[in-house]
Amino acid sequence: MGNARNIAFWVVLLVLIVTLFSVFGGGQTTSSSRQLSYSEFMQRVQDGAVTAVTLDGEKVEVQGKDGARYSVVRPEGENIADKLIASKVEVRAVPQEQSGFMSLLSLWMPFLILIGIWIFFMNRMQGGGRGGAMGFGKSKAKLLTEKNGRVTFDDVAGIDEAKEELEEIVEFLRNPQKFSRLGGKIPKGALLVGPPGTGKTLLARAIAGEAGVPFFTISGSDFVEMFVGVGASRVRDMFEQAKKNAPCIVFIDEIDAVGRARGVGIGGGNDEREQTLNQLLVEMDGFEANEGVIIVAATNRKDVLDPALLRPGRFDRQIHVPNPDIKGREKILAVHARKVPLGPDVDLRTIARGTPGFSGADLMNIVNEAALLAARVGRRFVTMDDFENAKDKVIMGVARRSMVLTPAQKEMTAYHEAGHAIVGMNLPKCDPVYKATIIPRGGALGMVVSLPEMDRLEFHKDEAEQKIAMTMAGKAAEIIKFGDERVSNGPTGDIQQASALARAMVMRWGMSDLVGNIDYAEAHEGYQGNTGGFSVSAETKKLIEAEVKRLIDTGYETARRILLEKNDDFESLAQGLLEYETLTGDQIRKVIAGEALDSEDDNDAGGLSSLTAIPKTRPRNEGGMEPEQLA
Ligand SMILES: Nc1ncnc2c1ncn2[C@@H]1O[C@H](COP(=O)(O)OP(=O)(O)OP(=O)(O)O)[C@@H](O)[C@H]1O
Ligand SMILES: [Zn+2]
Repeated sequence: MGNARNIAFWVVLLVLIVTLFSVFGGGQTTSSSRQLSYSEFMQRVQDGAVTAVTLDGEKVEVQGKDGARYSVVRPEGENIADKLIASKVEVRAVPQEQSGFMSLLSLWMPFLILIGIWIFFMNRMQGGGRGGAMGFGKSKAKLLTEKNGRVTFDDVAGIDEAKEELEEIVEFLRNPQKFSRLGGKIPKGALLVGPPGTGKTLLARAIAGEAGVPFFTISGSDFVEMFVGVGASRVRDMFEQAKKNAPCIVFIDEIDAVGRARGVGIGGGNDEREQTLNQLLVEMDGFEANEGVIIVAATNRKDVLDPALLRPGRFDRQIHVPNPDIKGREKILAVHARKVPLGPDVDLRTIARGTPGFSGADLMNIVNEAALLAARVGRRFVTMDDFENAKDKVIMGVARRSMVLTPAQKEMTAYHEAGHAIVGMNLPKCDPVYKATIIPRGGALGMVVSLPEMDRLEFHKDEAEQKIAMTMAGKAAEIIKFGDERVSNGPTGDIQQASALARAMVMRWGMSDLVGNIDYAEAHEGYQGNTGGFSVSAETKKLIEAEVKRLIDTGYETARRILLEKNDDFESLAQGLLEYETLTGDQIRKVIAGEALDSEDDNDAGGLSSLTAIPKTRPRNEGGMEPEQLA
């Protein structure tokens, strides 16, 4: 029996009990006081021992002179009101319909409210807020959301290997019989692994679209509930529904929410989640591959998944969906630019070259933003400038022009950002500075963005060290210019970034000789929810801490040395930022060299001001292979 049916059963039972109570018990509810016979009562009325009487339908509530209260059952048809009035007894009559209604209502109100709350929660639980809200009482909820609108492999660009691997699943769904006759090993599940926004959902939809089968989606987090048993029953329901709709694709997004390794993690095991995961494993084993249901799941943390999920017969196909390379980016831009009229100066290859590390979702955002920018000025086509501005908006977030900084804050920010930029430009392994700005964006008062020249597939020790130096340069700059006492909390984010990088170097990448080539990150409590089952000795912890600190201190010293050596450049750039607010890499070089910025440069710098909407699609990954922004 489904869990929902269970709850419905209890609700019905409750309703029954309350009804019985009101029918049979209702008469007694007010008669806890004494009851008199009618003749006794009339005797008292005549004796003048009664002060007031309340007539409530058949019931007669009496208040005696001595303060006593009792009730009387009125004989049918007897008009006692007249008699009472004749005896000068005060009579209060309770209007009948209302009394019935009101008492019924008051009796029911708490239950109605309870049931209401119940239904509300059931809905939230079943629907998971994803539009699949279930009707209360229907045990077979609409758990899976069907996505309509055909997507095909043509809509997915730049991840050709992944598409090729999925071709087989499409083949199978198109013609299951033929496939098994030929003895093909039919996949049950495929796991798409890759960073956010790389088109995993899109790819899964395209499989369905290519094969012409329904596409259902659910998120891993929909299974994770605070109530024990709910998640497991949802898994059962999901498979039941999927089988009914076979052949079909079921897409489980963020499967790591439910599929984390069992028995480990923050605070030990989580019974409910483990129960849900067990159910998922059981169901995956339980259905036959030829039933025509393919489960496609997506994650960006394969490392935290329970190994049992990856065993043969479950998600045994794993398909890597990486961020696109330059060719892939160009193709993705082309896919999204299909619906956008492009100006003659637009060269998608150039945009692709300038967007290393961007995901498919970022690129889609750039095209959309560019189209919006063009529309805003009433142009019929999108120009290269629109793309440039859209890119800035996607990288840097929205300019918060309305935020007013005091001149002192502005100055502090200018020197801080100048520090990042100068140090970055003087360290050979740092990515080229793309832009520096002191216009507040997102949560930051200013920002320096650097972009790698080419796609970066790996990350070296010297690069990491120099990046730490560039990151710490903001603080070094504040101290050099304004003194240790005046340093602000501006470097908070910088310190976080530098620490994360230094920790990764020491604990994961084996870049500290003293700590050695050992992965301690896995043992680090809470790291990706996996404790790895071993603990780190106190000495090693000390050593790790010391090494992390050494890396950051060294970086800071490097930054400080460079800023003191290049103090003139540092000053000129800070002043330049105060004057122009936003400078591109080229403009920064000009400002430092004391050259004037021409009018085109001015426009370019000002172009950022036209940005307003909010893009936030850039979760960064640890490798630091993305455009770097330093606040
Ligand atoms: N390879 C691609 N080709 C074309 N468009 C893409 C591609 N990758 C991403 N996009 C665009 O970005 C949007 C978001 O991508 P999608 O939701 O599929 O990413 P995802 O990998 O599932 O992300 P997440 O892990 O955050 O759920 C898509 O709707 C699509 O428009
Ligand atoms: Zn900073």
